[in-house]
Amino acid sequence: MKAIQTAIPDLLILEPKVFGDDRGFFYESFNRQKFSELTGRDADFVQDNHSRSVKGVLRGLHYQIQHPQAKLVRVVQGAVLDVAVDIRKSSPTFGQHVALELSAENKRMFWIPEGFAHGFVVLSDTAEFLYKTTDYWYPEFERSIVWDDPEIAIDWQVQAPPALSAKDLQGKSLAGAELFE
Ligand SMILES: Cc1cn([C@H]2C[C@H](O)[C@@H](COP(=O)(O)OP(=O)(O)O[C@H]3O[C@@H](C)C(=O)[C@@H](O)[C@H]3O)O2)c(=O)[nH]c1=O
Repeated sequence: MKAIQTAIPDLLILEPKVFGDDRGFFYESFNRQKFSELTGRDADFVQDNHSRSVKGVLRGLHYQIQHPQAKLVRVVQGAVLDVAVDIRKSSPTFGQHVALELSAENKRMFWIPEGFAHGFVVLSDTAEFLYKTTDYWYPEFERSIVWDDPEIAIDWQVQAPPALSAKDLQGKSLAGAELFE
């Protein structure tokens, strides 16, 4: 496993070492010791999530205002554009984001600590998205920032308008959202 820096220092791309042979492949998708060496965090993950979505679905941009979750995300089928937005008001990179493709093919993982809003759009016909979180889901503390906020200005790399949940259609602008200090 190796870590690749991004434009926002706390956001890391993790690239596993993949062992291919004539049977297929093998890789360690999580190793607590290596994860800690690469990220500086002894993350205590408490929940694993798995979602499947069809092309053009956009989930996000989500965060929890209390019980913030750090997330280790990846794709095991298909491809998505994954995005994390820095919503820590005191951060020098406040309002900035990192977007990258995660796919079953590139096997990249994205480490998103607390203090970021997270979302993705599906680029392939379908995509299966897996992620570990450091805190539980608290629906009462869940918040959504609107995907197309011009202040954040994410290039989602999709032509047609994405399909959103009813909750995400009600997302707030960054300026109107409850944020982290
Ligand atoms: C997030 C979550 C949802 N659910 C349920 C609630 C609901 O009935 C159904 C679908 O929930 P949602 O519409 O919120 O799912 P979704 O839009 O996929 O929400 C997720 O989006 C990505 C981008 C994230 O970063 C995640 O943290 C999470 O917010 O699953 C749980 O039971 N546990 C959970 O942890």
